[in-house]
Formats: sequence, structure tokens, C-alpha cells
Amino acid sequence: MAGGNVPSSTSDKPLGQAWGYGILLGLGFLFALLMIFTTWMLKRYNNELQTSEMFSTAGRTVKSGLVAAAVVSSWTWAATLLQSSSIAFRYGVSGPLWYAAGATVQILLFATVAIELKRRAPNAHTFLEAVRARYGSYTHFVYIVFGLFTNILVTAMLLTGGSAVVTSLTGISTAAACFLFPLGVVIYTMFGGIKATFFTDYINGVITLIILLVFAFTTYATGERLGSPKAVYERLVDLAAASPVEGNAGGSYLTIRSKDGVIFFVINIIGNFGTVFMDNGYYNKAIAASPVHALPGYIIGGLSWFAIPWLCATTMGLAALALQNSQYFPTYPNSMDEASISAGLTLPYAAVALLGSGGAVATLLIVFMAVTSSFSSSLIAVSSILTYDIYGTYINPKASGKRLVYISHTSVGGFGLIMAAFSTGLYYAGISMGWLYVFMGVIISSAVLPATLTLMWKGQNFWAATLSPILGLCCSIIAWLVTTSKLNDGVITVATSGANLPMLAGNVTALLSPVIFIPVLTLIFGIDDYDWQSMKNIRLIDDSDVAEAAHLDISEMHGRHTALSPEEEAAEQAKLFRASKIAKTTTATMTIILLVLWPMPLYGTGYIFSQSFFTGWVVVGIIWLLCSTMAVGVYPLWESRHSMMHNIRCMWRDISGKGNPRLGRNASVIEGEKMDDSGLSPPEEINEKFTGEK
Ligand SMILES: NC(N)=O
Repeated sequence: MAGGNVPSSTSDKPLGQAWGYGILLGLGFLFALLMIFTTWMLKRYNNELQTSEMFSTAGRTVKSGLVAAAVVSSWTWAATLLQSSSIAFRYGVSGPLWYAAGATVQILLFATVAIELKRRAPNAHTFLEAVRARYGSYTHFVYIVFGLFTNILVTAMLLTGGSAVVTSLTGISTAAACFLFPLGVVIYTMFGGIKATFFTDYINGVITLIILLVFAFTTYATGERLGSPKAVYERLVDLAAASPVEGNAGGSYLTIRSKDGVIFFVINIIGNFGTVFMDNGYYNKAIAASPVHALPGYIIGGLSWFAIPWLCATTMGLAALALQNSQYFPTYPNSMDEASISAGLTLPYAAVALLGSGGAVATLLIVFMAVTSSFSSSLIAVSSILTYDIYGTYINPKASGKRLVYISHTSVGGFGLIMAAFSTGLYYAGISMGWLYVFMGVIISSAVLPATLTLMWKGQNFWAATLSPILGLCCSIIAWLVTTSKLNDGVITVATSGANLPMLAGNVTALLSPVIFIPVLTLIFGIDDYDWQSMKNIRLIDDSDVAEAAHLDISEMHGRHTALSPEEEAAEQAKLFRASKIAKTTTATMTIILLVLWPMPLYGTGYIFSQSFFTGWVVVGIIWLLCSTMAVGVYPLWESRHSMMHNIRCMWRDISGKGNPRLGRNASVIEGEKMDDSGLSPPEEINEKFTGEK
């Protein structure tokens, strides 16, 4: 059951309200200042200007390490930490695996779709532009609505989850938290555009990984209150002996065979297909990546992300189970109520039980990081839809680059404000993050298949692309509500409709009904024979007015602002074609491993973990998270080393008065993947040319 009530409050808050306001406002403004400084620096030293192209595509030059870091951070929602820990609290060791596997494969499979988008529509700013190019305005409108639904649901989940944690730890009101979370993010996203999300994603991701490692080492190695896999294992065995888990093999918390766990697995897979494939943010990151870096970026990102919910929930969900009957647990001597579990309070309570007020501060930090990086990604996604797909297409098609930048900024601010108000309303309606998490697929997943086929199959006709998401949505809502009513004698409430079986019915219907609608509509109206040309014809925006206002020549600006020559385009297409072939086999293989080969034998045999198996399980989780830290914490720094050195040198020349620091002023722009950097500053050749230094 998910949602329906407001979580019960514990009398003593581990931290005072000053902590809540300090972190929400202080860190928010710190990030905003960092972004203002970075934007200024990139303009001063790299001829980089916040044009409309730059705001939403980062010049299409970002490298794989930073793409991976951005994927990891923006896919690390509040729910990734909070909901996964609550699922572990409910179902035991299977929960973290169901959560992690059920939400990683979409990122891996999306790599294939991302490559197709770059191949088919090399100049698109959003996925929706490609939809319009192929099918026209009606279909475009349908996918705009599904795209906006996705970002609204994801943002609502971030704010409901994040604010519940802040309230539970500091006592500041949930409504205040809902409005304060977006403040700093809106400011830094306005200044930095998609590049802001890449920067802050990197920082947020690194901080998150470090805190998760601290939690894991405290629970399984160093902490006084647990401190070893053996201590956790023994308490889980005792707990199951006293009250066996219904639907789990042997009533144990230490088995992958869990009836409700596997229902959650299915809901999780379906909902997350929706939130990746229908979120423009993931297409935006692919568009921002240079052609050869999109595929490795998504694969490294997906595999690195897997360890986050897996280890986080294996640590915090199980620590909460192990410590819930101890005096350290905030709800002691009571158990956590259902509303608190659904709101995601398992992790903060476990952190306090493990580490006292230090755990509470670490939780506030990690939740702040999760909320802000994903929120920023959603802000860019929504702003690019409102700017390019609605304003630039239907309201003012002749809009200048400057006007589009203005609309982007306004959209960012407006969406932040609306979502703060909406999430506050959800809180008072008793709709929690956990409820939204299992609900999201019901609303958005019917568009996944037709959206994918828009890029992958030339045969899908206009009617199938346009009608199947709408028909699928109608069917999924009916399936969800009818199942709720049937199982609850006609009583449909937030609590009854949030149970596993109604959500399962709604989710499965959403994803699979297009499997019927698409062939039927294709048979009725005839198979299409699309030549992909209209997608190729999408053009870059003319940003010359913005460049002129900043006294820069557009041809000198960093990033891709002009169309490629036919030779460059042919070379880029050849690389993307090769990447497309690699993507299909690699991602399909990884998906089979994560969804079938790993969990299913453990599920089928109903194996109950021995103590040594559990220890090995935890050790693999910790090693995996350490590898993730290297991949998204260290690798992007290595990749950007020349760019960073360039900027440091420029800054030093500037500070010490050694000449004009705008080194790239007259530099020729080196496009596409010839760029030496990660899209954050000019390539080495430029550096050499103007400084004489290597
Ligand atoms: N991003 C998710 N599904 O945690």
C-alpha cells in the first residue's frame, strides 16, 4: 500500500530548523553562485556564450565521462535513495535488486534510442522536434503532453520525497521545503542552461557517492550499532523468526523470492521505461553529447547508477530493519507507520539510528543533491519543450535567439514555482513519493513504444503514433481504477488505489496496450514508408543576434553553432551508424543479464542467503559503488584535464595581469568530436595557439 496519509511525526527532531533552512537556502545559493561564476568564466576564457543553442544543447560536444556523471545524477532521484530503502524495509534483500535492475535497463536500452535520434535528426534540440518533423502537429501535441506529464510526475516525486525528509529531520514545514528546494536550482539552471546541469550533476553525484560509501562502511564495517554483515544478518534472521515476511520464501528477509517484491519489480520496470523514454531530459543529454560519446556515456552511466539504489537500499533499508527495535531508532518504541514508509522515511531514520545527528546531516545533504540535480534536468527538459516545441514552433516561429533565451529563462522560473505549489497540494492530499512512484507508469508508459518506434521503425504510421498513447492511457486508467474497485468493494481512495495489484494492472496495461493498438492501426490505415528526410531537415537556431550583442563573432564561438559540411556530416553519420550497431547488441545483452540471468535463478530456487553469501553480496555492492565513483567521479576529471588546465592558466594570467585572457577570441572553432574537451572549454589546439603552452 502506498500513500493515503501524512507520515506520523516523531517528537524529537534530530536537527533544528536552522539546519533545514541552512541547507536548502545555503547550498542552493552556493550552487547558484558557482554557476554564475562558471558561466562568466566560460564566456571570458572560452568565448562561450549563453545562446539558445548553448542553453539547451551545450554545443553538442560533451564527452562520455560527463555524460555518464549527468545520467547518474539526474537518474538519482530522491526516490532512488528513499523508495529503494523503503522497498528493502518491506521485502528484504530482494527489494534493492528489484529496484536497481528494474530501473537500470531503461538507461542502457535508451542508449540505442539516443543514437538513433542523433543519427536521424542531427540538429534537433528535443526529441519532440523529431516527432513533429515526422508526423506533424497533432502527434507533436500528443507527445508534448506526455513529455510534460513525465517531468511533472518526476518533479512532484522529488519534491514530495525531499520535503518529507527535511520535515522529518528538522521540523520545517513541508510546504516551506517544497518552495525552498526549487529556489537555488531555478537560479543556477537559469544562468547555466544544460551546462549547469552537467556541472552540478557532477558535483552532486560525487557527494552522493561519498555519503553512500560512508553509510555502507558504517553499517557493514566500522559502526558501533551494527558494524558487520554478520550483525545485520543475525538481526534479520531474528526478525523474520519473530514475524515472517508474507510472500517471501521461508518468511525470510534474506531471499530474492518475494511475491510482493516481484510485483514491485514489474511496476518498477514499466514506470521507469516511461520516465526515461518520455523525459526529454535524457534526449537532451544525448543531444548535448558529441557523436562518439553518447553511447559510452549512457552505458557507463547506467552501469554506475545500478550500484546506487542497490547498495543504498541494501545498507539503509536493512539497517532500518535491524535497528528498528533499538532505542536509537527515531520512532522507538513504535514501529514506522505505513505512511512514513511510503513517504521514504526509512533512510533518514536508519541514518539517525546509525550515526545520530551526523547521519541526519548526511541524509539532508544526499537528499538535497538528489533533488536538485534531477530537478535541474527536469527544468531544462520542460524549458526546452516550452521554448522550442511550443513557443518557437506555434507562437513565434520567427523568434530571435535572444527571445528564445528569454523564454527558456521564464519557463524555468514558472515551472519551478508551479511545481512547488503542486507538490504542496499533493502533500496535503496525502499523496506521497511512494504513491507517485508506482503510479507514474500508469500515466506515461503508453507512449513508450510508439515514441521508440518513431525513431526506430519507418513503418509506423501517423494514426498508430498519434492514437496509441491516448488509447493506452485511457485503458491503463480504467484497468487501474477497476482493479482498485474490485479489490476494495468499490472503495477508491488514495490508499486503496496505491496498492500493488491495482498499480500492477494499470502499469502493465499502459506499456502493453500499444502492442495491440499499433499493429491494428497499422493494418487499418496502412504501413508507412518514411524516408527520414524531414527529421534530417531540422535546422540549428540562428544565434547571431546574441553573439552580436556580446560583441563576438558567431563563427568564433565555442560549440556547434553552424551546420556541418557534407563531408563532416558523412563522417559523423558513419560513426553513429557503427555506434548504433554496437548499442543494440551491448544493451540487449546487459538487459538480459540484469533482468533474467542474475535475479531469476535466485528467485526460481527460492534460495535463502547464507551468512557468507550475504557477506559476499554486500562486498560486491561496495566494490561496484567504488567502481562507480571512479567512473563518474574521477574519469570526467581525467577527460577534461586539458580544459581545466586551460582555464586555470587563463585565470592565472588574468589575475597576474599577463595579457588578455580571452585566448580564444580569434580562434577557429573546431567542431564535433574534434573538440578536445568535454564541452566546457576550448580544445588544446586553441590553447597552444594563443599561449604557446602545451
Ligand atoms: N530513477 C529512479 N527510478 O530511481
